[in-house]
Amino acid sequence: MTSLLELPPLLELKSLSCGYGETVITGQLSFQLQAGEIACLLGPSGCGKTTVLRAIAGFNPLLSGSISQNGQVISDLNFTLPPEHRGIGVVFQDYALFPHLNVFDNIAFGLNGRSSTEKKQAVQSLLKLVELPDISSRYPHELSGGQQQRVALARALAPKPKLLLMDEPFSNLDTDLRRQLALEVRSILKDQGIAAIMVTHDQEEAFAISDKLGILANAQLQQWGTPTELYYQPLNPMVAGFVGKGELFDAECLSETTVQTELGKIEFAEPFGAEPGKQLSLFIRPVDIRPGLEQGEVMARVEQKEFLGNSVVYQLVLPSGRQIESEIFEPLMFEVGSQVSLHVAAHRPIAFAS
Ligand SMILES: Nc1ncnc2c1ncn2[C@@H]1O[C@H](COP(=O)(O)OP(=O)(O)OP(=O)(O)O)[C@@H](O)[C@H]1O
Repeated sequence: MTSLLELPPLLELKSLSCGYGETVITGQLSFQLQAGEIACLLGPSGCGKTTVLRAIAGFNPLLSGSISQNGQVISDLNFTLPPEHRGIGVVFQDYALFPHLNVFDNIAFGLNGRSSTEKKQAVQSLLKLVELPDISSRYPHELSGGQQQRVALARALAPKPKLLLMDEPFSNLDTDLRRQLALEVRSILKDQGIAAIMVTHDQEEAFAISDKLGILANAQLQQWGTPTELYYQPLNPMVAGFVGKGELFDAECLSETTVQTELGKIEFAEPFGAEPGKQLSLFIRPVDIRPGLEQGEVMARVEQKEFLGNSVVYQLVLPSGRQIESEIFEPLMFEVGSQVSLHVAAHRPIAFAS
């Protein structure tokens, strides 16, 4: 008997390079997506996220490598299965609803071959799913951005794809609505057992929606893993910086658990395999730097403070003149111009060879 673990992944990219003409945009990309899994590709503008998505959808040819679906190659150098035979749904940034069709006809567009009763039932249940039951006769220009996005999602889900590709689907919406829709879309996809890859610039949105996250930068997939793996065990400073704010600090190992930095001595809870004398770069996040009122090994001057409601962000100047940021989530108030000590919360170090 074949166990589930032996099934091939829903989607597998092997050493994929894609681009335009001779120009390579991304090289040697490899990752797997299992059925029902939701992934995000995150990276700076122009790094090739859309290009990869288009290659998966079958709109762009490959320069090398392969894409397989359930163990069958659907794209390689010699073969491209046409997009309409891949069973992959696509949602674009600009929703791409047909302006001359009402909501019903937009959603029913992909349901060719069904009877009108079946179409009616399918559209009604999709509109219910995206929580817009009463708008089937409206036209796209009569809908808000959030409503248009839900209709675009319903249209992409209508043919029951096993995989949905979403290219910055929420980028035209304001921050609150974006987060809310990202969570709603996640729950719809999970309920329906549909896997998805979403392209975004927005790290918070990526964390909210994804089981797996890929960081694309400098034409390479820098890391592929769960959001927690990328946040706590980034493979390089670029990944660390992409999944949350932070800065690199030179550090000298004093023992297996202690390092000396410009912020003072930091004692980590667990040994992290560094030998005394070794030089490292530590990535430290503003949320891990805590100012205090008592005298400390290193004192910093409060240059600026910004009250953000949930947190307070301080700009602090170190004795070297370097400016760093500290973010705390308690109503602790330090005055601009005052001297504060520094405490680094040191659960686990994010350390790179320097
Ligand atoms: N049709 C095309 N022909 C030639 N070059 C293209 C084409 N489309 C995109 N490019 C180039 O490929 C690179 C990657 O573009 P792509 O749209 O994939 O990036 P992206 O990461 O999705 O960017 P953004 O986040 O800004 O949407 C860019 O340098 C872009 O100028």
